[in-house]
Amino acid sequence: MKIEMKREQTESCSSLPSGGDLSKEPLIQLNRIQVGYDGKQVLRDIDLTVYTHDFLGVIGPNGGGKTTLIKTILGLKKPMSGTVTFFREGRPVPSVRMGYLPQYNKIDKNFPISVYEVVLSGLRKSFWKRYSKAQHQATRNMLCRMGLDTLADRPIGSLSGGQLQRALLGRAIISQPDVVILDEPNTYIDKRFETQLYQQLEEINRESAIILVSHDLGSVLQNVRTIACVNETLDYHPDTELPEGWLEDKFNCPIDLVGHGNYPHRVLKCHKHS
Ligand SMILES: Nc1ncnc2c1ncn2[C@@H]1O[C@H](COP(=O)(O)OP(=O)(O)OP(=O)(O)O)[C@@H](O)[C@H]1O
Repeated sequence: MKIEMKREQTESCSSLPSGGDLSKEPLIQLNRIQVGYDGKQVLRDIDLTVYTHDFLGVIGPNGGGKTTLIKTILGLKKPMSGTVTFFREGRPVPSVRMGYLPQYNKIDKNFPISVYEVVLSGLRKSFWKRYSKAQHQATRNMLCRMGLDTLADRPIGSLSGGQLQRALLGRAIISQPDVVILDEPNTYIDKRFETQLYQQLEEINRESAIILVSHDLGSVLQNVRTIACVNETLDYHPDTELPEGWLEDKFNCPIDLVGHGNYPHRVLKCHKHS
C-alpha cells in the first residue's frame, strides 16, 4: 500500500507542471555535506538536489537538523566539508537569488519598522544607498498583492500573525528570487489561514522553487512535490507517494493518518524519540 496525497489541481494552476513533471534542471546541489556546531556534527553525508520550480518539503523530528540544513543552503552556516553548488540554465554560478521567511520565534516583533519598510528591505539599495522609484513602486505592488496596502504604515508589532507572515513573505519574494525558503510558516497562523498560505505558495511556485520546512506533515504532503526527511542524515523522496512505513521509519515512531475538517492530517502517536 502507498500513502499518497496529491496537490489539488485547480483551474488557476493548470499551467503548473504536476509533481511527476518536475523540471530536472538543478538549481541547488548539496554534495557530501557535513555540518555542525562547535566541532559537533549535526548533519552528515547530505546529498540533495533542488530543481527549478521544485516544491521541496523538509520534514523530520525535532532537533534533526532541518534549520541547520536551511542555514547551510542560505550560506549562513559554513559546512565542515562538502559543497553547495548553484546552477543557472544548467551551468554552475556563484549564487542564485534566495528569499527567506524565518521562524516566527526568530522575529523581533518590537523592532520599530513599518510594514512598508519590511517589504522594501527585501530589495537591494542602489550604489547611492537609496531605493529607486521603481523599487518603491514594486513595494506598493507587493503590498497590494499581499493584501497589506491599507496597513503599509503600521509597525510590525501591531500586526496579527497572518499579517506579519504576509509582510515577511512579501519581503522574501519581492526580489523575484529563484528559490523561496520558508522555515515553519505555519507557526505564524492558525489552521483557518493555512489554505490561504498554500494558495499563495502555489502562485509563488510558478516563478520560484520553494523549500518548506514544516512539522505539519499533513499539509506538507498535500502541497509539496518532493520530500526530504532530515534526521542527522537526509532521506530524499522524489514525489509524495510514500511507501507504507517510510515516515514511521524516518521519524522512528508510529504515525497515524486522521481526517480533520477538509484536510487530512498525519499525527504522531504519543512516543519517545530514541
Ligand atoms: N547555534 C547552535 N549552537 C549549537 N548547537 C546548535 C545550534 N543550533 C542548533 N544546534 C543543535 O543542532 C541540532 C539541530 O538543530 P536544528 O535547529 O537544525 O534542528 P531542527 O530539525 O530544525 O529542530 P526543530 O524541529 O526543533 O526546529 C540540535 O541538536 C540543536 O541543539
